[in-house]
Amino acid sequence: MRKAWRVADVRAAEDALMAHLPEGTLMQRAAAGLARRCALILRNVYGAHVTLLVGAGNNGGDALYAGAILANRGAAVTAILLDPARVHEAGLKALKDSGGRTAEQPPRTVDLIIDGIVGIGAKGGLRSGAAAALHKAQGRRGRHGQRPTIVAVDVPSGVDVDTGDVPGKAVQADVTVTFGCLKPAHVVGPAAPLAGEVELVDIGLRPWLMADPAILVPDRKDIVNALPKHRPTDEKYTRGVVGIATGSKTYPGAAILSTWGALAGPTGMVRYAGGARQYVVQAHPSVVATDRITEAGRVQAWVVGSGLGTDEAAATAVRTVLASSLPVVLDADALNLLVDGTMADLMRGRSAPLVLTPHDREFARLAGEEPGPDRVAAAQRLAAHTNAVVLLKGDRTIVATPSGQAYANPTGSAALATGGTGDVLAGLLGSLLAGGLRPEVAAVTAAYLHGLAGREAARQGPVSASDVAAALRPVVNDLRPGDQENVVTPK
Ligand SMILES: NC(=O)C1=CN([C@@H]2O[C@H](COP(=O)(O)OP(=O)(O)OC[C@H]3O[C@@H](n4cnc5c(N)ncnc54)[C@H](OP(=O)(O)O)[C@@H]3O)[C@@H](O)[C@H]2O)[C@@H](O)CC1
Ligand SMILES: [K+]
Repeated sequence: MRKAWRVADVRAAEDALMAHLPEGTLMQRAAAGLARRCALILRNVYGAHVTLLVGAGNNGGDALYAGAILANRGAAVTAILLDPARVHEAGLKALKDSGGRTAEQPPRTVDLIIDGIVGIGAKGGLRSGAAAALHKAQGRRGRHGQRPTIVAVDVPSGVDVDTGDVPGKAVQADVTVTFGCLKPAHVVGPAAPLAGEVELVDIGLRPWLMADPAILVPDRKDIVNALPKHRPTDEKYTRGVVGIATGSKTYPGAAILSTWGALAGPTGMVRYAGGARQYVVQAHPSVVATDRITEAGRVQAWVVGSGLGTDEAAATAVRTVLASSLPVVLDADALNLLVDGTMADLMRGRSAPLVLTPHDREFARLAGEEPGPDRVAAAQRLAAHTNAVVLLKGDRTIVATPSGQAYANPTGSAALATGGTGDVLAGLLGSLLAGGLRPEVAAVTAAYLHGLAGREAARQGPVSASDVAAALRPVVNDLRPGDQENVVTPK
């Protein structure tokens, strides 16, 4: 897992590390890493035109020192000082000593913009002077007529570093070079896509980060490790049998999509219980279907939700699975049935895993308030309140546990912002739970795979939920360890 730390923890680590180092060492390490990445982007540093947007703090200092390194290699470096009375003096001297200059306006030619406006000291969106300078620099063109590349120092300026919120104007970076560790703004909220590609420069901070990370971010290896390995002795119940109670005669699509999602998982069998049984079997002949949950036969996890409606029969379905000792996913309509609080005791009293998968509107109904600017904290509050793992959908889906652990999914895709994709996700999540994964691991794994499937589907053009469901199976197979083979090595 990759890890992101909050600003207060970064500052504490920085203080502890700096006490052991000569003054300015950390900034030199940061600037060296920043300049290295800028040089890679420029390819030919000699003769390149670099504009620095320099704020009053150490973020501006990083930009000035990196500018000095690039100027020493022959770049024409111009610094726009946003607050000339409060500039990092040593950094400015280094730039000037290397042949860089200051100006009030960006020069005519700009190949690269280094955003050193503000870093972890940020408060609120970009201030007007900074926004105006950015706008002008962005309007320039590079030596070959191209749009300038924007490299953000530590974070794209204007974002809320601890929450990933974007409260006003902010920089949209192509690349963000960050130092010591990731911060929440790189991985959650609307800030995350503004960072572009994130490069983490090692400045020796990591051993000094004593606090627990605020957010964990799974990578491919984590997902490969999480997916159950099939053994030759497996049968359907060792692989996991999942029960799906979604959709209805009126909304058969939800049932088809969620069973499709479940079939793409590592499950040994999918059972369906509900009004859309005929449609489901037609679409997926391997699914064993009945009308009611109580008639479904043995399953090892339940998915209840979308397209079920909110009538008495739907409420009975939710009550039945909540009263069981099986892992349960509640999605869509099932979440709306929780709003009146009549099932709160059933929910909180469970010892088997429960995963809730709200989007923002469902979240607001459940929690009584919108997720707001701090989506991680909001998901953590709801998880603690409901004693459930909460998967809060979004461009960077968040998974929070009742004990306060938070994960951010890195594979988000705009392609998934389309009706029915949530049904696919819920089905997949159910099959992972039935396969025995811990609920937070199942939720993180499902979000990751679902995101990849969305991206894969989007390569073919506009995406529907069926495209995502169809893309899911090959995505899962690609990450799931293959069947064991008997290898005979010739003597
Ligand atoms: N930690 C580490 O390990 C290391 C940290 N390093 C670097 O130091 C950076 C932190 O530096 P920092 O503490 O000096 O704060 P910083 O981010 O420059 O901001 C303060 C200035 O910004 C201003 N300002 C505030 N909000 C604003 C807005 N919305 N729009 C515009 N301006 C705004 C604010 O103005 P004020 O509120 O005072 O009026 C003040 O002048 C860190 O991100 C990294 O780059 C590396 O060198 C080495 C390792
Ligand atoms: K910045």
